[in-house]
Amino acid sequence: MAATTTALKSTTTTGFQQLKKSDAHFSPSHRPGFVSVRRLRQSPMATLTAAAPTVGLAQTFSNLKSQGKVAFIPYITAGDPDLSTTAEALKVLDKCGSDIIELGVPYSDPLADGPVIQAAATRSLARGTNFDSILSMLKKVVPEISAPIALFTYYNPILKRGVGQFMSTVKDTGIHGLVVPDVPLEETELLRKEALKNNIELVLLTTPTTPTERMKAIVEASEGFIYLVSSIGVTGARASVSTKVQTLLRDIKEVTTKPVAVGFGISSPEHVQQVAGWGADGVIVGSAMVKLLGEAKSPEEGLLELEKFTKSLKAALP
Ligand SMILES: O=P(O)(O)OC[C@@H](O)[C@@H](O)c1c[nH]c2ccccc12
Repeated sequence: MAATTTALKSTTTTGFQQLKKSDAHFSPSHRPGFVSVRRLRQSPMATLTAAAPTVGLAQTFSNLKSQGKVAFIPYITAGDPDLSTTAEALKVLDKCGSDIIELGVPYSDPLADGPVIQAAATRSLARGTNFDSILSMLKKVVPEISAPIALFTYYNPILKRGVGQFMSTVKDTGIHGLVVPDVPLEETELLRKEALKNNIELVLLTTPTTPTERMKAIVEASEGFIYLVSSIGVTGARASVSTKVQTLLRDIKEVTTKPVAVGFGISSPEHVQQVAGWGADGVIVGSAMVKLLGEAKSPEEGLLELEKFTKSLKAALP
């Protein structure tokens, strides 16, 4: 409890303040009808054969909506416990029916993350994971999975590489979406422009304390989907999901028809069922996934646990 209180307290000053600020960034207005290019794989006979088509984030949500389904969106940290296990985990998550996969780029100062994801980032960085090694892993794996990937990165790694260079590199890897939790709305002009140029959907976050006018600006500009942070504080499994999410979803859906996915704290089939019942278009589960992978006795055991857990959550969704 003390840890949670501290986390909540720290979130009202630094951590959450940052996250709150980042709930203000926005990207160009949604591009209706954007459908990403089908992924075609060159076969040895030099004839193009269509691999499993991967469509973008917004298109995925509209396909699910037409079937009355809610998106299941897991998050894992790249390189924890190692990149080859991450590659296998992406395939497991895809095989178990994940609709979109969030892949986190480990960072030394993950201020919006709780202890589980912080520890995962530390382990991954200690193994020498870096942006280039993640990209080369993705180049091999992305053609084998049908769920679109949304890359999760703090702002600093983007600045280090240069926004334009970052965006084109990410797009060449077959990534569809991007979430940058710590960049404030006012500083996203270039991010939005480059994302648009590379057909990358820049997902923005809104939180329980985002003022209505600011929420509207975020909702208007977010692409792919809107990330509704369920509770103040940092990421981490919680015993229950705040019932405030119900009204937050209603408020957002009063001003937009764009899909809204809810994250933070969701870690059981009951949570998944509850959030879907409140009208979420997607549910995001991170820390509980990361814990299974990073804290298992072996990568094989972690992958097995991940498969079982993912199936149990997916089964709880319409
Ligand atoms: O870990 P949780 O409580 O299940 O929440 C999802 C979260 O992990 C994922 O979406 C995420 C990972 N790092 C973040 C930083 C900010 C916002 C969200 C995230």
